[in-house]
Amino acid sequence: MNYKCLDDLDKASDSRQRPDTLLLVGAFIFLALAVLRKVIDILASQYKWNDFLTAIILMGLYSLGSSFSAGCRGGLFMCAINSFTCRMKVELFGALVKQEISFFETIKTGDITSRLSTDTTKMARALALNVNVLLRTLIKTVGMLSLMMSLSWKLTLLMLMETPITGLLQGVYDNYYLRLSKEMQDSMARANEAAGETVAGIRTVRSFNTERSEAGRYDHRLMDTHNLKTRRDTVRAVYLLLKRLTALVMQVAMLYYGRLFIQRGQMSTGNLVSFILYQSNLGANIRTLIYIFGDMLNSVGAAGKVFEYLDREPQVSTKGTLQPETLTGHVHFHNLSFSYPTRQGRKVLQGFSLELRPGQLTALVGPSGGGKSTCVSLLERFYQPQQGEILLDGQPLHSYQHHYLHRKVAMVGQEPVLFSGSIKDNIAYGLADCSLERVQEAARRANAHSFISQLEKGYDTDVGERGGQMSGGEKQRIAIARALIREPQVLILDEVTSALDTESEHMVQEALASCPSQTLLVIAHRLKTIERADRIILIDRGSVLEQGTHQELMDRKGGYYKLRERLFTEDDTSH
Ligand SMILES: Nc1ncnc2c1ncn2[C@@H]1O[C@H](COP(=O)(O)OP(=O)(O)OP(=O)(O)O)[C@@H](O)[C@H]1O
Repeated sequence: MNYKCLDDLDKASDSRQRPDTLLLVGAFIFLALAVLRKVIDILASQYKWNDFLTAIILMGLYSLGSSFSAGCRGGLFMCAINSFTCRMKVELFGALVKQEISFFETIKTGDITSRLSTDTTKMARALALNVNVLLRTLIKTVGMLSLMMSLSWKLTLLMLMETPITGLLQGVYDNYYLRLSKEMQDSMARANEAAGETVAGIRTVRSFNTERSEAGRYDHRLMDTHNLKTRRDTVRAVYLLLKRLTALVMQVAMLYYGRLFIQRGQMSTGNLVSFILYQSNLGANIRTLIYIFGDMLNSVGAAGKVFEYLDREPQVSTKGTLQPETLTGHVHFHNLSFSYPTRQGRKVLQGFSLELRPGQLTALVGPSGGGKSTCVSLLERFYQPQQGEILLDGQPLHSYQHHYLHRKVAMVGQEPVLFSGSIKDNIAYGLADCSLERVQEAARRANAHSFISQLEKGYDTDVGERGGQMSGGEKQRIAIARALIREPQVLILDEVTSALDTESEHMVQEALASCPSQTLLVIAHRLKTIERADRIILIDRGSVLEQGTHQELMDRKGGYYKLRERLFTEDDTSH
């Protein structure tokens, strides 16, 4: 179902849910009650066949009309609930994917899926279904109350005494229920998270033979949820028992006083029977009203969490507007200081400055954990530096329009992620109306065309979930093609050649060299691959230690020279 359809459906159901239906239902109810009383009075006094027949026909008509309007109302409200739920999920998902990367590092996946699946449904139910029942019950209650007052105000007052007792009971129950519901939601999120994590990391689970312990972990978390549910259901059973008992006591009192009023001639038998029939209906209605109130209260928790995410403004703003027609791709990291939001106490970059020039290949090298990938993440605006700024063609990165920036600055990561779908869809990811020729051209440059052509379905081959049906090298070449097709001005390759054979690596490097005006930033562990770089930057502990060409750095015999020596010695011993 697309967005437009949802809107249309909403409008349609909105326009059909006018109070006319409810008024109609109310009118029919009163009609039935009036008829009912008439029937009883007829039977109790003198029996007239014609009067009886009229009453029965009226009742039949009422039943028919009320069933019809109840069906229509129920159907329309269900439609409204479904479309509302769907729209909430889409809106919430849209708000979630807008958030900055560190948001996803702090919020657990199970929590997000639980918000998307359970809370949105609860919220929609609360709004649409409860509003439906609330309106219907309210109209019925007011109508019945006025009729009962006209029959006997004393009995009506007696009957209303039940309400505060039930209300008190409901209040205590609701408080407890609300607390348990929150605990249950969190517990369900934890269980979902355990299952999701295992499925996502099934290869690791299999190779470490931890299937049983993962199943045990899931079972353990489900048991927590189960225990909470049992506690909730027990409390609910006790609450229902107490509520029924209160209603029973009230009914006995009603019968006793009703009989007294008949004996004193203050009421007819028909009136009492009508009153009791109204009363049992009214009692149910009042209980429904109280229940709905409680249910709405419970949904407030779910709605609160949904709105919290819907209203959340991403901390890394995407409100830039700059979209210059030409961009040279000159990047300047200016005196950056940065700590990851999840580890605020630890500076990953400190007074970090670096320049990437158009038409040059710059390579970042250095020991693991030195901060190379962090530079790339900042250039991609995944995070915001606490101090300093990154300039692109002299303008701060945040002033560029979000889509423009990510079209001009493309990255291929260490572990490229593909999405389930065809190879073509993955290469043209995020580009509307992209021709097959363009896709093939990008694939050729990434040295992916030949292996794709050999596949039975070619570019229509499904890559599997997260690209699971492709090898590491194939995934990387598809990811390189996905970046190249955008013809970015700044291209970042984070350790991309690690899964490529020498032949593919050579061809990819040739392809990259064929864009002479592009700014190329490469992160490499295999130092051999970057010897031809225009500039090599050695980074350690968040600072630039050395920079220059391979020859300059070798001649200097500093950190780069030692790193190279060490890596080559390690390579030799491993062979
Ligand atoms: N998302 C994160 N949250 C918190 N700390 C992080 C995060 N990513 C990286 N770090 C930390 O920041 C430091 C720099 O990491 P970074 O990934 O930039 O290093 P690197 O030089 O690219 O390492 P490698 O060569 O192993 O990929 C490391 O100490 C790492 O533990």
